[in-house]
Amino acid sequence: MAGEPVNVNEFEELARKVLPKIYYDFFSGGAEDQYTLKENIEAFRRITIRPRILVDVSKIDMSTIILGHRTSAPIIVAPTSSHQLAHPEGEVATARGAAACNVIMGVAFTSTCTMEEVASSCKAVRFIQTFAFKREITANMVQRAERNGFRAIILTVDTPRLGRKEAVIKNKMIAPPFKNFEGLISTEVVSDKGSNVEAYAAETLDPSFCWKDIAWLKSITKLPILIKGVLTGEDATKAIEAGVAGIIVSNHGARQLDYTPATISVLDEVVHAVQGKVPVLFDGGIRRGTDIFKALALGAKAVLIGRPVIYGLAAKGETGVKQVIEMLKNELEQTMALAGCCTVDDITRSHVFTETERFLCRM
Ligand SMILES: Cc1cc2nc3c(=O)[nH]c(=O)nc-3n(C[C@H](O)[C@H](O)[C@H](O)COP(=O)(O)O)c2cc1C
Ligand SMILES: CC(C)CC(=O)C(=O)O
Repeated sequence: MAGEPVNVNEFEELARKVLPKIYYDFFSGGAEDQYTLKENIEAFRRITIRPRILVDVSKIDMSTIILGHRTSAPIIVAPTSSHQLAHPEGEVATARGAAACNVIMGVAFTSTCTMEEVASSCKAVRFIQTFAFKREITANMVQRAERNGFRAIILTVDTPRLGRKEAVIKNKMIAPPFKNFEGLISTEVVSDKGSNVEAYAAETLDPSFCWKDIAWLKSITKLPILIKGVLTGEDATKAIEAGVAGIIVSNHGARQLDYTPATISVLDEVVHAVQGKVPVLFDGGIRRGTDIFKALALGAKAVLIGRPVIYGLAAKGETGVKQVIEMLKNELEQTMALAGCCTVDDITRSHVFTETERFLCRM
């Protein structure tokens, strides 16, 4: 690639060049056969856009409100772990990039900077992401999130145990110290199996955590809870019954259960089950502004961006994060103008044509 990157896929190329192979494999990889990893991207290609013509598009407003927070665009930085493996400034640089673009920053509890370091680094609206950890870890996280001005808890529920990322296993990758666990567990967890990421998971996760335990989490915090990892209408209904403030349709960037469907292909089902009762957010495979447009048309309130942000961070630190988010914003703005949508609320279900609809047309 010659010159500056012109899209987020070119940022991936830059990241691949600067990162040690073992870290690039960790960031880019998915579980087992990586069927879902490919599908998350491919399924977007099978959805087409139905534009409307002769609309006054001289002004485009991408701003939106997510859990009461106004942001410049329906984009959230997905919580992803280990940012210092991409860049020495880690999550602090990512959060500053998000703040510069006025989008929400999702901070993983398995970050390499502490929650406190990220909180004091910038004014980004921040959500903290947690797994179904053992209760003492969750209680500690909640107290620190509230003390440090985090605005919501993202509870990731697709990880009762770790997915098998075979490249990570083969490379015997050693996880960086996850500093948020300091004082809670040994941050020097080692494993004779080679990769200590699994040893971390075994020491921290509570695989018995289930629907009733959401009531416990709600009882120890006033923060709204977003449930991340919903892939079916049935679970969306249960999540609403459990009292969550929002749902994130996600397959963990295809890093947990392989052969789950592409997230964009189940968004319709989840949105239908939710019936507007809580906001539905979406992640998995967003690489273009057109992808964001498609997710919004299918009913997402906003999208979370995972790997592209990490690639921006690896390539150029805070500036790279900012450039990746700005690129996606510019592409969304362009898509809205060419599709005849002046605001995000103008983007409707009838602005896209899905694979199922194409199939039904042929019958
Ligand atoms: C390197 C990496 C680390 C991740 N770490 C976490 C994590 O700690 N917690 C979590 O809920 N999701 C994690 N995810 C999943 C993301 O939050 C998100 O669901 C996914 O990356 C979206 O897909 P995309 O990368 O195609 O945008 C991780 C994803 C990647 C690529
Ligand atoms: C430390 C890991 C559990 C982070 C994660 O969720 C992932 O790598 O997909």
